[in-house]
This record gives sequence, structure tokens and C-alpha cells, in this order.
Amino acid sequence: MQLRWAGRPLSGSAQLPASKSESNRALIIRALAGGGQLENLSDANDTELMQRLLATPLSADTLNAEDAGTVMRFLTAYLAVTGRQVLLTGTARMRQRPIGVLVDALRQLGARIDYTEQDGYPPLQLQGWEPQLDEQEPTELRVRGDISSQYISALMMVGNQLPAGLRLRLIGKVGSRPYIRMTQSLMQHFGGQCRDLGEVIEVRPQAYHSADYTIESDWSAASYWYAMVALGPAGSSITLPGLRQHSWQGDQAIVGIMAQLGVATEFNDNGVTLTQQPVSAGVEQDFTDCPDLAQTVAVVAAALGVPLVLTGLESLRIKETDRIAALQAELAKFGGALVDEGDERFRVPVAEFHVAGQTVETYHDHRMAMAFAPLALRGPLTVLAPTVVRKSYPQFWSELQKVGFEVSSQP
Ligand SMILES: O=C(O)C1=C[C@@H](OP(=O)(O)O)[C@@H](O)[C@H](O)C1
Ligand SMILES: C=C(OP(=O)(O)O)C(=O)O
Repeated sequence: MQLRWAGRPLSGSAQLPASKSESNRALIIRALAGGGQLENLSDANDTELMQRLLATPLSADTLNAEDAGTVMRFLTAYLAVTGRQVLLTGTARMRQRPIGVLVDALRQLGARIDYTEQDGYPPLQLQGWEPQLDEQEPTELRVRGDISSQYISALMMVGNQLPAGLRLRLIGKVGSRPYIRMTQSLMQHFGGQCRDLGEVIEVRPQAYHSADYTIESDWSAASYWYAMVALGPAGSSITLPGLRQHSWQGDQAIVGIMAQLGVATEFNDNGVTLTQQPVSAGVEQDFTDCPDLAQTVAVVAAALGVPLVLTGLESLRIKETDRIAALQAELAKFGGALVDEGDERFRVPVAEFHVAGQTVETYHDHRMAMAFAPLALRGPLTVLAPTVVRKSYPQFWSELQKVGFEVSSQP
């Protein structure tokens, strides 16, 4: 995909996809609740896939979660407690993304699950569900919080299927906390009873009821438009409908982060309007709660020449690709860097940064494609394997075209 920008300030309005995180939780909870109308469900592949797999006939012997972490993790828990006997698999990369913490926890609750290849990784053969039916007290599990919050969300959503509920004691540093709170909020919306006491999460055996819910637009996807306003010519501005000031998505943190990197956010009735403002002299940001924003912010800081210190990147190595290695390789092509300072601290130093026809590799990672695309405002750029964006934002390239990017797939 070749991208070019004609040079005038960015303006207009861009359509965001709906949040895939909200969508995929709502789909699992609705399946357990037995009904409810979901408005504005995401058309992202991860969500369409979740819908398809939830609707697969019981006779199916294999389900493929492709490269979707939420689908793999949430469905594992859902299929386990609904007693399905099925093989759950995924792409080559998914088979390298760990799932042992979740499988161990589900086994303790009464699920029979076997690994068919490597212990601790998909594919999984689900063999049935035999919980302790005479439990009087909530079953208590110790669950690590430092690998993926998706295991915790998956367990929370099915916790009410246990006779006396579930108590999760979170061990170690807990990453992606806002996603756990989002799970709690959606469970409560469907009548679930869930208390988040910090280190302990309690889920009562209260059944879900059917409810309607309108999915908010995706704040992670919004981050790429923040990047475009930051990198666009003076006077650039963009309006993003469908975002709420009181959001369940932790990636709303982009508002505060980008305020330091030159973007002001104004909330209005229908969403936000982004305009330019002066940048800070330097930025230090912990991404523990918002790992999906790290790529966007690293690229913007490098291109603006604002020194950036990044912490909380631990989970980036086990996402769609090793995002730290991918960022290091691609930033280097422009003269930028992501320097590993040890002790889980990284730095984007100030460097001569030039955009002049480079080709960006995307490593099967939608966020690599979308985080680097805004650089096209600074010079011509080629992005390889551009269809990767379908995971979370299928309309990304057509939205770029609508606001005036020249987008061409000619070689
Ligand atoms: O629960 C969710 O919807 C998500 C949680 C995060 O993953 P981790 O908990 O693995 O950090 C995030 O990176 C992912 O894109 C979506
Ligand atoms: C990490 C991501 O997704 P998942 O873990 O659900 O595959 C993401 O969308 O950036």
C-alpha cells in the first residue's frame, strides 16, 4: 500500500470501528445470558469471528480463533463451562501465545482440557466440564496477572456458572487493568454480580439477564487519528464520532498522552474533535494499563523529535508479533530508535527522522500498519501486507482516503 499526502492541513471527520474489546465481551456474556440486542457491534474480523464461532453447530469438531487473542481466551472459558468437546486452534502466531494460566485455572474449576501440541499453548482439545456441585463457598483461584489480563476477564465472565461463584486472587503485577474493569462493567450491565477489590475479584453465582447495549467506538483505533493530527501540517484537525467522555476503555488514556504530544481533545455531544497544540519538552509514559497505545505513541514521539521514556511494555512481546522487536526494526528505517535501557525501561531518543519512501513491514500486526501509516503526512511511504488492519479496523485505508490521503495498492 503506497501512501501520500498532498500537504494541506488534515481536516474532516473519520469513522471509527466499534470497540472489539467491548464487542467480544458483550457477545460472550449475551451467549451466557441467552439474549439481548447489541447495537454498533464491531465489523472487525476479531468480532465477526467471535460471532461465527459462537454460532457454530455443536457438532463442529474444530474451531479456529485465528489471530484473535480475545476470541482464543474468552472462547476457551466459554466452551469449557458449556461442556463443549471441541478442538480450539489458531494461527501459527496464536500457537506461540501462552494460555497455560487460563487452562490451569479452568482445570481447577472442573474443565478437562488437553494440549495437542506444546504444553501451555494452543491448540486445545476441550473434553468436558465436571465442576464440584456441592461447593458452598466461592471457588478460590490464584491467577497470575502479569502475562495477559484476558485470562482474568475470561474467568470472570464464566465465574457465575460455578455453583457458589468464583474468587480470583491476582498474583504479581497486574497488566491491562482497565480491561478487567471493562469486563466487570459489562457483566454488571447484564445483571452479573462482580466485585473488584484490587487483589481479589469476586463473582457471585447470579445468572445474567438479557440486556441491550450499544458498543462505543474504539479508542485504540482513535489513537491513529491522534497521531495524524500530531504529525499533520499546522492547523490539522479531525472529528471522531462515537466516542464517549465516560468510557469503559482504558485506551482513552490517549487523550492525556497526546495532550503532551501536541493534540488537544474537545468532547462534544457526538464524539471528539482533535486539534493541534504545543508539544511538551519530553514525555514519560507507563503503558501497563494501555499496552495497545505504545506503538502509536513511540512512532509519534520519534517523528516529532520529543524524547520519550516508555515503561510497562512487558506484554508487547507476546502480542500479534514481538512488538518491541518490530518497533525497533521499523523505527530504524527512518533514523529513529527504541532503546532498551534494561529494567523494563525503553527510550525513544531524539534523532534525525526522515520519511522518504521507506517500506514498513507489518509482521501480521494490525497495529504496526496503523501506527506507521500516519508518517505518510511527513513523506511518501509504503506499508506491506496492508489487509492486516482487518483484525480491528477494516475501513482504516478507506477512511484515510476519505480525508485526502492518496492510497494506492499499485507496486
Ligand atoms: O481484554 C481485551 O480486550 C484486551 C486486553 C489487552 O491484552 P492483554 O491483557 O493481553 O494485555 C489488549 O492488549 C488487547 O488488545 C485486548
Ligand atoms: C493485542 C491485541 O489483540 P489480541 O490480544 O486480542 O489478539 C491488539 O488488538 O492489539
